[in-house]
Amino acid sequence: MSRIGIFYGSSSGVTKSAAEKLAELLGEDRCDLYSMEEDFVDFDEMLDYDFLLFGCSTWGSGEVQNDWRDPLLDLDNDKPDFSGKTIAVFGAGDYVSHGEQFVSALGILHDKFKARGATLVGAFPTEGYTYKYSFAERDGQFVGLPFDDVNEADKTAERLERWVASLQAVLPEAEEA
Ligand SMILES: Cc1cc2nc3c(=O)[nH]c(=O)nc-3n(C[C@H](O)[C@H](O)[C@H](O)COP(=O)(O)O)c2cc1C
Repeated sequence: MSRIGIFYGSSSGVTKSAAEKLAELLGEDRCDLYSMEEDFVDFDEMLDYDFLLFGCSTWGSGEVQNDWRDPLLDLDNDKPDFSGKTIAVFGAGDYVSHGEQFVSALGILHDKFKARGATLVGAFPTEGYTYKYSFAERDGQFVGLPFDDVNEADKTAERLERWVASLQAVLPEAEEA
């Protein structure tokens, strides 16, 4: 399927806004937005798509946003097959109050879906970010797109645009109108 499925979990709306902006940048006519709280039923919905964007903010101390918790437990138990699926992850954090686990949820999602056979794309440079530690940092890059609207909201729009530009090469071709 050439449509793009965007599934997000967001407690105060920051990752939700980013998900909506991503749909706008990618083309709303080819994106389907799902709130993990309101719309997610089971993994079959995700498996309808070959290309998926997963949004998840970080809470607790380096934990996934609440609406992703049970689905990730189900993922471990049910072991759905994500091979052939391409996934990119994005999410909000706070580098000032939580810089010791900055956007670590992205690393958790990345690892969980990679373990289910998905191809993870959308790594983003760490340049321009400040933090002490992030489980989302691998080999000097973030595994997906982080943003911090608590402390540097002015940078988010440009980061989203750069990320979408970097994804163009791996995106499915848009269907003819
Ligand atoms: C209790 C609490 C714990 C948090 N823990 C983290 C954390 O471990 N890492 C991080 O980067 N941000 C952390 N944050 C910051 C949130 O991720 C940030 O407020 C984000 O904008 C929330 O996005 P959302 O509205 O999409 O859920 C925490 C915030 C609160 C209030």
